[in-house]
Amino acid sequence: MGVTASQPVCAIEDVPGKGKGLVATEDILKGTRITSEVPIIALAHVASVEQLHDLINQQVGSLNQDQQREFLSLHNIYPYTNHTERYHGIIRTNALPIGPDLAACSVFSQACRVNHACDHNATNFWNENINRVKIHAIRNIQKGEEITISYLKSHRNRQARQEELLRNFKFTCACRLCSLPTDQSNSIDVKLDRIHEIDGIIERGGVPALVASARRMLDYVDEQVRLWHELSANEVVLTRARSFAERLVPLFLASLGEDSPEVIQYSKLARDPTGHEYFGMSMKWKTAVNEIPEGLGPKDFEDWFWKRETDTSHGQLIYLRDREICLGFKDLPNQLDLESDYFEYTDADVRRPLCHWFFLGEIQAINPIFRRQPQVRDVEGTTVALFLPRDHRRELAESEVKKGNTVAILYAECMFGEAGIRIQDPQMMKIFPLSLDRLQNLSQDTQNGFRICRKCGKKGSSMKRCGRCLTFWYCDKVCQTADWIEEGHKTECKVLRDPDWQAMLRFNWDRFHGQISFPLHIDEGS
Ligand SMILES: C[S@@+](CC[C@H](N)C(=O)[O-])C[C@H]1O[C@@H](n2cnc3c(N)ncnc32)[C@H](O)[C@@H]1O
Repeated sequence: MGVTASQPVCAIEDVPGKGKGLVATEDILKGTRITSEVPIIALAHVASVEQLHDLINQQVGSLNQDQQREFLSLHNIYPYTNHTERYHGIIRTNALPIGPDLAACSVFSQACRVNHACDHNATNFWNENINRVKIHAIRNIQKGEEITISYLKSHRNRQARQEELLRNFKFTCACRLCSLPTDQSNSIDVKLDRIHEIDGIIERGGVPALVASARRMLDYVDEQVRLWHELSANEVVLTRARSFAERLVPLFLASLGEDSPEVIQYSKLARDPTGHEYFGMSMKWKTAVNEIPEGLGPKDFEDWFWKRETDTSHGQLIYLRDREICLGFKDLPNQLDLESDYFEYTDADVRRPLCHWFFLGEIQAINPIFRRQPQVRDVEGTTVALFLPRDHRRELAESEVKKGNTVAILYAECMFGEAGIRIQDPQMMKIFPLSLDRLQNLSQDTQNGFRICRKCGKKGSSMKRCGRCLTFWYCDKVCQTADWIEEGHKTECKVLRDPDWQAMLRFNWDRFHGQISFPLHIDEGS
């Protein structure tokens, strides 16, 4: 991996329908550096077209005769009426991005002969350290096969790719991917679009989202990696801390070479992940080396690694205490936000959620005049006014809107300028007849699965389970009756049997396949 070809492994040849191209003159192994060259022309960003033309004339004028001949032989898809326009056209057709942030561009005699394919077998990278563009094989390439790179800014569905290529390079791609029958192409497009969509979510969220919603972000990356694997495209694997870096080094080595800044940086991080610029911003997933599970099979290790939930009967219940899903009032999106990680606007200007979240508030006070505008206390102790929907006010039983009960609101948003939440749709709301604390404890107690007496905490030889909720165990009838009457299992039992409560605990809140509402109908797979 990451080897440099000791002699040229390719040559510039005519390629039918594409002009010239770079063709393998022998079998090339994945990871081989095919070319590495310095620019013949390099242009920085300038303020005006006049300045650009001056710069182009100056650079072309300073080329020696061989270089000028080489430059003028390059492909040009733009019409021209004078030599400056001709030079500019050649540069627009051929230039590759360079510079630390790829803001400048350069022309290369060999790299600019490489044609595009959406299922390309090589990648081009600018190495700032050695001032060269390099092309690496990302698959094994057979002798006689054309070497191709991607000209696309992002890898999207077939129509979007074709439009971008036609607009910028004036050709219609007929690569293997673009030539697939419609049904096959469509199923690939769905995955490519999802990958692109996740890119957007991660980019918009930036570092704040990575810190605040690390779990959800990891899930997004996990989903992307799985999709890439399904597409059998380039393996782009990001992992946790050291292991993340360890997994990246061979990938960068294969595609960028051992002297690339990426290989140097990630080899260093693999040795010492604390060197990362964001190290320490969140300690939520701090894992000591000795906490890494041993003896797991490859599938189980990947599940642990990516924090995938595998057991849906346990494991989901933590979400009532999970601040990424069960948001406090201060973390709720604002109903006037035009851009948010939580919402997007459809083409028809309809606001729709991008992920799942909910708000929980225990009813503290009820206004005697506006009875159905209760005040609640959220998971962080903030007092918030609720505005229940008009028709729902009549439907809600008085016993429901009662001090001490807890309101769950799906996709809650805070009102502009008010410590309040307006519930537009009654199906987004559910009231549980328990306090917030008890609900949260219930989710944990249900999860622990221990066969100990719910009342006295002892372990008996012949334990009996509550025949209604089938959740808690008792050492005998005395304990069971005491718990029912004194400790309030009567109400708790009702909640435990409520299909909405059961669904809330079973539901995988991290995976978003569309908006949900009460009553919750949760598929086993969701
Ligand atoms: C940077 S040049 C590549 C080398 C060029 N074929 C030559 O003859 O020098 C880019 C141009 O090559 C052509 N080209 C690149 N990839 C192509 C493809 N997959 N199919 C058809 N033409 C392609 C297009 O005209 C594009 O504007």
